[in-house]
Amino acid sequence: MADTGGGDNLTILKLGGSVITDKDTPETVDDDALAAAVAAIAESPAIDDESDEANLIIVHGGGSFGHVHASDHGVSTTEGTHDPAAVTAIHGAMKRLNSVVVDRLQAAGVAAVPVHPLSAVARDGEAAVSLPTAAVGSLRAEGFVPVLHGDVIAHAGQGVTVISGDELVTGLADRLGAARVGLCSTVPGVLDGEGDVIESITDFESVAAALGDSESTDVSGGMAGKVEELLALARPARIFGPDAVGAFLAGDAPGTLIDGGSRD
Ligand SMILES: Nc1ncnc2c1ncn2[C@@H]1O[C@H](COP(=O)(O)OP(=O)(O)OP(=O)(O)O)[C@@H](O)[C@H]1O
Ligand SMILES: C=C(C)CCOP(=O)(O)O
Repeated sequence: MADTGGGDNLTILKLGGSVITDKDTPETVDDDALAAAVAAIAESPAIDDESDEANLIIVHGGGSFGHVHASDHGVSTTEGTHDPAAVTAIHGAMKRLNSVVVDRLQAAGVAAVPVHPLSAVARDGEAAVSLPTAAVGSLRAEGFVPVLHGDVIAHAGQGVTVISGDELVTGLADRLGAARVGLCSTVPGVLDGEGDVIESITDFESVAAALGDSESTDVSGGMAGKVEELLALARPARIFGPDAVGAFLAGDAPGTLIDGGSRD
């Protein structure tokens, strides 16, 4: 069954860093996993449609690139740094991963272009994110598929902190009115205490006991952070596994539905 959340035809897809990188080896791409995701994207209706406007925005996470450097420098979504070398180490790693993702997408015929959050996104003193969308919106209108990534961003009073790909997904979905929002992670969905995929989540408390951190180095909250972020989104979203990217982009409803119901 397909699910839609209003807005136009825009789909926002996050490729989890744990999916597209080898979590055990710093700065290593998981070539097979990335190739499978890229093939699913390249063959999807979101790419192969008749509109001049791109109907897809891709965001990817940090995996063994950003998280390893962020952890080394003690930086997270809440702990900041004023060390410029930490900024370039974390941001540089994310740019290297982003350029691999963009290159592979382009090689598969997707009009992917890089968008780096450090240059435009910021948190204020209350950690509220300002996320200008003019560049992403105009790139889309011109037929490009913007590819953003978790990054470090300016944070008033803290230097820089990490912004996760999940926060970028929800920020863009809110501001651009995405019809469909999907997070591809290493698991087939959010799992309950028995290891079964939970069909739908509408509040945090009822699943909190089953939610843990990532198994890999992670500075942005693992599955618990992901679910909290998506529950606050004013539209439904899905978490699913690497095998379901094609199905999600084709309009199916794989994995776990997260719907906090907070509509405007
Ligand atoms: N209840 C749960 N259901 C599913 N996964 C869970 C659960 N609790 C903890 N996890 C862990 O959370 C991980 C997903 O979070 P993670 O932050 O690694 O996601 P990601 O978005 O794929 O990666 P990245 O943060 O690098 O982008 C899963 O691989 C799993 O190890
Ligand atoms: C660690 C960095 C810089 C990016 C974090 O993004 P995420 O993997 O989506 O949580």
